[in-house]
Amino acid sequence: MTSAIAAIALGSNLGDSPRILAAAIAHLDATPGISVQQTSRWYQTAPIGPPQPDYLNGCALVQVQLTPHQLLARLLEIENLFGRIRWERWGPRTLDLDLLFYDKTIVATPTLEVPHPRMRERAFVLVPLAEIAPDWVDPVSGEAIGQLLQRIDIRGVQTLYN
Ligand SMILES: Nc1ncnc2c1ncn2[C@@H]1O[C@H](COP(=O)(O)OP(=O)(O)OP(=O)(O)O)[C@@H](O)[C@H]1O
Ligand SMILES: Nc1nc2c(c(=O)[nH]1)N=C(CO)CN2
Repeated sequence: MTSAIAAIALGSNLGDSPRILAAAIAHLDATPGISVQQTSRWYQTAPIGPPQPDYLNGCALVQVQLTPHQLLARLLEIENLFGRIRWERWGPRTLDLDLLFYDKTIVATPTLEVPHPRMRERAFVLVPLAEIAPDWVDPVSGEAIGQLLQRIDIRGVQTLYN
């Protein structure tokens, strides 16, 4: 299979979040068919959804020799390694891994949608993603990440680590 570039969003607001995000990156990179190319800084972000602790969020670019569904399956496996339990939609979690984009591919199936359908309005996704892929053009809206970022309110997203 030829390779593709994918972007992944990472989030954690339960447990030792800095350690959990670093370990998630290591697990991704150790996966056959996944090579981590770049990671953003980590950001402390105000929670969207029900009241819950602040999140630590960031993004990574990975080169993959996996299909989008294979990559999603690996993301779910890594989430489960950190004991993620789904209590409620948009509720707190030890580790959340979302597939944001996969080259310019559009996927619309019941179990996987790429680009991630809610990434365009999420400052906690677009701020770190703009650090590592500002010129990537969203195949759905036709807009670059840097342009999408200008439309949204980024208060509540603070750089934590350099
Ligand atoms: N691009 C994607 N990345 C990750 N999961 C996806 C994607 N598209 C669809 N899904 C599905 O969503 C499920 C995960 O839902 P989850 O409980 O993580 O939602 P959430 O993180 O609470 O909300 P959100 O999807 O808005 O971030 C996965 O099991 C997967 O089948
Ligand atoms: N700031 C922030 N808020 C969230 C996040 C997240 O990663 N960061 N993830 C959620 C689950 O989808 C719900 N709310």
